[in-house]
Amino acid sequence: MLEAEKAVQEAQRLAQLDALDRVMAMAEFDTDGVLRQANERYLALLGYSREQALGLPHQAFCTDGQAEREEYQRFWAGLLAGGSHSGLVERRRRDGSSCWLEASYTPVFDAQGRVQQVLKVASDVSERLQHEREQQEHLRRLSLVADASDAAVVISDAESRIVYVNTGFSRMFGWTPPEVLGREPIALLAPQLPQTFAEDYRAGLRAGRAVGREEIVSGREGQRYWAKVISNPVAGPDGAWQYTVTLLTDITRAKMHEALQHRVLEAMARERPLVEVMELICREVERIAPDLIASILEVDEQGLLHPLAAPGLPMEYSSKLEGLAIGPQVGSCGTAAWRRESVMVGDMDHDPLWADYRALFQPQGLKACWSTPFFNGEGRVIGTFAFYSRRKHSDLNSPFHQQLVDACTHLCSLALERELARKRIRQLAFYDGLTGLPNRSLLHARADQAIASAARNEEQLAVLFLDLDRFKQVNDSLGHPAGDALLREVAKRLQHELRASDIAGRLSGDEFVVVLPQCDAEHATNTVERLQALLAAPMSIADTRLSISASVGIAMFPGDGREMETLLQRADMAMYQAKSAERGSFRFFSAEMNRMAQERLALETALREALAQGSLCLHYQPQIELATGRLYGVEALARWTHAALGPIPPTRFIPLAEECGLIAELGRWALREACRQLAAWRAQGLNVPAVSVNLSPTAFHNLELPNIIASALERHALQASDLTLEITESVLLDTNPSTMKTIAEVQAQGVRLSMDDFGTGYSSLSYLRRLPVSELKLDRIFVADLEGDEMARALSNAILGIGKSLQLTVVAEGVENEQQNRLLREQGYPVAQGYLFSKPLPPQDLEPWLRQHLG
Ligand SMILES: Nc1nc2c(ncn2[C@@H]2O[C@@H]3COP(=O)(O)O[C@H]4[C@@H](O)[C@H](n5cnc6c(=O)[nH]c(N)nc65)O[C@@H]4COP(=O)(O)O[C@H]3[C@H]2O)c(=O)[nH]1
Repeated sequence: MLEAEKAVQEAQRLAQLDALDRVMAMAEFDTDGVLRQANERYLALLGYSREQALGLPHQAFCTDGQAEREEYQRFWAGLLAGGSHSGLVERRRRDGSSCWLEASYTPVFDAQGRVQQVLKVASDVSERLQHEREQQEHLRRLSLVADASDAAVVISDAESRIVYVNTGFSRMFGWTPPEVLGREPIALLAPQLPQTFAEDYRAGLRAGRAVGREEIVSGREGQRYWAKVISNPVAGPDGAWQYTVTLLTDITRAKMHEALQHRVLEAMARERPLVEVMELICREVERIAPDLIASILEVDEQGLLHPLAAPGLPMEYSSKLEGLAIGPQVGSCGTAAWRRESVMVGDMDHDPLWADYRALFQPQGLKACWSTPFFNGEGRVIGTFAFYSRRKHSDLNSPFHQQLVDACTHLCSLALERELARKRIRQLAFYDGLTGLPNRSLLHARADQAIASAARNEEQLAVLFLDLDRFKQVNDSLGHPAGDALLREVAKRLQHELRASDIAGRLSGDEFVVVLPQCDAEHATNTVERLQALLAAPMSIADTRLSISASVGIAMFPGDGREMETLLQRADMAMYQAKSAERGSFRFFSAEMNRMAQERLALETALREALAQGSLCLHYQPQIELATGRLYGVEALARWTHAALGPIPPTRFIPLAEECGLIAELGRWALREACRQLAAWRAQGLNVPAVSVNLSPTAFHNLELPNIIASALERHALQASDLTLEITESVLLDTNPSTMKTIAEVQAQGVRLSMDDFGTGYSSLSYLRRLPVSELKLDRIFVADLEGDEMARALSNAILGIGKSLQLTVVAEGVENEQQNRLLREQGYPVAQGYLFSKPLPPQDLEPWLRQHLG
């Protein structure tokens, strides 16, 4: 290395030492601890001149008693043994004051490795320490205040790290101070809040403002509170933001009061419907506790559950609970209502209380449920309030939840009791206490509505006035309680028979009124007849079998009046006429209607007699195989000749038989008679291949029909294939559950089914898949138009196509002329019937025809 370079390096070293010399205090002690060297800074730090300091023992710089301590002895012994020491030391200045040094003591060795001297390098940290002490003191004083507070207090530093929590905090949230020191308060207590919230919060504090809000916070075990949170920034001595003191006060109760009670009571005050109020409660609860689903059920006097609200659960869940009876093992709610106390189920999958309802709650992912019953003023359980959770839970009944439940059950019982009271008031005001039917005022109100609607839609409406015959006698002979029981039974029977849109009411005593909307005179007659028959059925009152009759007056809207008052008055007058003519009868107010009704009644009686006396008969119309001209079968058609009125067409007496309940009997008669006739012809050597009998849908209600058919066939030694039953598409409208079953059984017997009037009813043909028919009858309206109407030809062709593709025989009805016959033949129709071949004829008249054609 060049001399010049060395000189430069030396100069640099000296410059560094010089710099060190200026910033650090440095001193050299010999092995006896005597100060041998010290720089200016050292001397200045301790307040000595060089002359005063050099030669002083190290102990001279120690504070009182320091040098005598064992610790000090160890310190020097360590240095002399060759160890170094660094750390914070307190030293005494010449004027007796103390100072704090960040110092390092390093032994310097001679060539033999012995400690020759101790080098000390130090800097003065008194000021910093003083500052820190002041801060500690500041914090201590803050915490003294905080500890005295009942509320939870959190002190965090400027980095938002917790530096202190008071005992109130531990009490409320369950954490001990060491568990939370260094954590961020917002992330710890309200982890649900977004990061941006914490940033905004801090921005407020940084600006020197107190920040406050109401928030849901949770503790160590997940317990939740609604807390009022107020944070105050506290500045240090330098004026900068140093701490944040946050005060958290539990306002759960007040908040629930505000959030729940306030809104719910307001809704109730505004007369919102019960279900809406209950849904509001549930939704508020779910807002307060977002991981819960609330549900409210009503428990009626019979102990049956009725869902009122559970907006967080699918409809089908609630609807499946409808009508469920409470009991010792009916989920959480049914059991809570049964036990009259809260039921907490933390694991619905395994709890025996839910064993029977797994299929119900599992698809919803529900895991825990806590249900609490609520009561009315008399102590009856009127409902349950429940929380569901999609997590297994053992603490759904924490104090927070308990407070929620307390608030909710209170509100629920208030709302429900109010509703029940209102219902009772309505019931008393508008319903007859004895029968439960609408009283005069409600009857009038509803009737007015029905009349207004009838007027709008230009429909008719009937008002029936019913008065029980000899009611007074029942009352007098059996006593009033028996009379009451009779009236109740009458009301029950009336309600049973009426449509949902009909209105029944009790005016007074034994007077009942029925309003039938959308009803013409014929429908009114039918209804009255049914009601009279129903009331006449024997009833058991006070251990006595009674049969009661009612006289009925009928007034029609709009013919007899346009207002309820008028209609009622006229129906009443008509009732008096009925009663004075014959008890148990009915009368219309209008003479014309009376005449028609009486005629109909007379016709009905005559038909009943004709059936009973066997004065109905069957005519037969041949059905021809078009390709060969051979007989395919005959259709039996009922005929009735009234002694005075002459022949009555089936289009009149068949519907009458339907209405007055004679149709089933008529069907049975036709079946037996047709079988008898077929067998008679065969016995005469007339080989008629088969007979078709028309049966109305009502005939299939009778589950005995297959047996009736079997016995008719057997009696005349016929095969099932000798018989065809003609049914109409209206059988599809029949809602009686037996109908389809009976049809299937009849078909299984081997009896053929034919679809009559095909093409005039449903536009959907899909029913052909459901009905096991083997024959279609093309309605005669298509045949009538065949010649002139291309569309009719296309339709008859299409119907034939349908029949062929389903392998059904298609029979064309109403063939009246050659041209129609030719067209049908050309289209490929296999069978036809109509006046062209023969009118329906009585058996004796058909026989020559048969002889001629069968030959
Ligand atoms: N214009 C015209 N008409 C023809 C011709 N060929 C036959 N007809 C008539 O067409 C009707 C065919 O019977 P439906 O469609 O079953 O219609 C029947 C059937 O639905 C019903 N009916 C008749 N007898 C009975 C029965 O014993 N029981 C049931 N439930 N209904 C029956 O009464 C309806 C009417 O019977 P009917 O008056 O006997 O009328 C019969 C028959 O006389 C023709 O070439 N031209």
